[in-house]
Amino acid sequence: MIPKHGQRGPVGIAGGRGVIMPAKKAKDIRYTLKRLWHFFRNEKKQLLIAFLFIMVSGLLGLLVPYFIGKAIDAIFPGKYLVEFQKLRHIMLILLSIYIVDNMLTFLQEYLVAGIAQRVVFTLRENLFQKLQSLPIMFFDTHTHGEIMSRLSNDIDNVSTTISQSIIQFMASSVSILGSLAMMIYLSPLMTAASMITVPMVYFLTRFIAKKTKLLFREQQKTLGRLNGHIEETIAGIHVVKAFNNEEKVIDEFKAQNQILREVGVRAQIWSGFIMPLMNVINNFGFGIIAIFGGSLALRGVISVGVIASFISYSKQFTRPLNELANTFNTLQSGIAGAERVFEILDQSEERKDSDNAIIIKDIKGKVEFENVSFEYKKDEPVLKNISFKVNPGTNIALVGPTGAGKTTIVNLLTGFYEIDKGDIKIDGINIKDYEKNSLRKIFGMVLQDTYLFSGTIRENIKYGNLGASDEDIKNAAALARAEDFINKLPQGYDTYINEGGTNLSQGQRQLIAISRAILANPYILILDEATSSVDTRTELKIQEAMVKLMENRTTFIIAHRLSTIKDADIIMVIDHGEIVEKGSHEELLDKGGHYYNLYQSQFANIDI
Ligand SMILES: Nc1ncnc2c1ncn2[C@@H]1O[C@H](COP(=O)(O)OP(=O)(O)OP(=O)(O)O)[C@@H](O)[C@H]1O
Repeated sequence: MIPKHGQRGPVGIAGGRGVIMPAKKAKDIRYTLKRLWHFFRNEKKQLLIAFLFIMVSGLLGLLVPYFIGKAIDAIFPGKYLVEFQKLRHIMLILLSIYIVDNMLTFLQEYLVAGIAQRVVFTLRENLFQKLQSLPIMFFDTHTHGEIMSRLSNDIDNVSTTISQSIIQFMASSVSILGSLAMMIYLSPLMTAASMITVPMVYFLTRFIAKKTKLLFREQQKTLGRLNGHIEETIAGIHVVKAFNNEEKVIDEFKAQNQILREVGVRAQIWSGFIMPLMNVINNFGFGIIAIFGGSLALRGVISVGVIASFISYSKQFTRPLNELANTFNTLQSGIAGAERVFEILDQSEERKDSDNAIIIKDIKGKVEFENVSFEYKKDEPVLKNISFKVNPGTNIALVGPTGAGKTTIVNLLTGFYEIDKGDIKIDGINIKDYEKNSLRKIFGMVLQDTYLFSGTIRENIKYGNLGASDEDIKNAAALARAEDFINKLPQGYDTYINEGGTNLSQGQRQLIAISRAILANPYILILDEATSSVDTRTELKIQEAMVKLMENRTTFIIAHRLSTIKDADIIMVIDHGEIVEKGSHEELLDKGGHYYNLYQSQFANIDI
């Protein structure tokens, strides 16, 4: 339910315009990990407790091979006799170790699951809040699916990585260091011999990690693109079907899905190499220990029990080493996710209010554009040096061919985008000097493609003024002539509207949007007249409601209906980003210029 461009409520004021760049250092793993660590700042105590549990559990694990060795020597003490008393004692110790170890394992997982969920909760919250503060330009340059992918898949990846990796890293470190100590204690000679495999593990892991890192990054990126395509197809499903373009979108989907499959397979194959290769190296290591240990035992330097303990320790040394190598893969995927999340967190936000920003309490509604120029893309000017003045309470109709720049004018006035050159003033004060939130509140908009959120009709109208009472909502709906159709619905104001208002007709959606604007009671009104036809009665209703709404308010109308245009106080004809004519209907007709031509081509045969 992300509010869309053009809605009241959390609309955006554009700040740092320009191309959206990835964070400068975002591709550096250490940098990403450091930033991720920042989200653990409130978890240090919990992490320490988890670490203590893991350490105790690791130490207990280290005792097991030692006692197993002792047990073997008790069965096989050289005299072919079993020392039952000693064996029973050792077994009891081992049983206690297993019980305590399992309890500790449960507690670790419980703690770490909590930590991971809290961290991801904060990350998700930061990301969503950040999205609200990003300029509209950001949403123009990223598909919704791509953004959703970062909020869902990427965050999920980070979550999985955190919950899996924390225990793994801590437990493995304890196990590696502890087993190494025990191996040295049991036999420094055999320890030295078994260390031959360590550099092999290290270089292999590095080599594979380099490969998988790139592949996981590519995988997340492709998934984002695929989600973008899915989102777009679902949002535009009516158009897809109406133009019989199912096959085209399926083909596009297949192409993206194919790329995702290929990248996914390559990432999995490379990460899958790790375990079998490690096994080969480990078995090679065990071979060395067996041969070397055997010859030492034959010479009576060590006992068979010591060899058994040593092999167990060596397993406890190499297993976590392998697991660490494997976790490194999960980590790569998590880091790729985190990088993409941070990329958004690093985007430049809308312009911040200055310290002495003016909070608007009451305004008259005078609007001035002074030499305003604007371009969405560099070197493609959309508005060129526009200047005009509108007195309070005036109705101004913007007319002109499609793509002329009419919507852009209102987008700049409401602060959706920041201007490149010139000044926009309201009541003689530059809009940049007003506090952003209070500036937004002075506008009310009724746009052609009204966006309604999933929720009841009541909630959708209330979006215009969250503090409004039920009675205010009903009064607004009555003024907007929306009451009749709402009352006819079985559940009236509690009727549930689908996302986008798809279960209402276009006229009904417009009437709700008008009710919303009436409830907001804005100082300045922006109306984008619907071009598509609704039935004549509804159109009349909408017309009446609009007139009611426009009374005594400065109103900008992107006008398409002749009646609106004729009744406007001023008509501004826009063409190629410039004001080419300005005046009343009669004045402009008399002039015989652009407006006259437009009138002749579009309205001359229409009777009002
Ligand atoms: N978000 C955007 N990014 C890049 N270019 C844009 C964007 N929005 C509009 N434009 C371009 O700016 C120009 C003016 O568009 P604008 O929407 O202001 O025209 P308009 O007069 O309102 O047209 P219409 O009557 O069809 O709504 C067009 O060439 C359009 O392609």
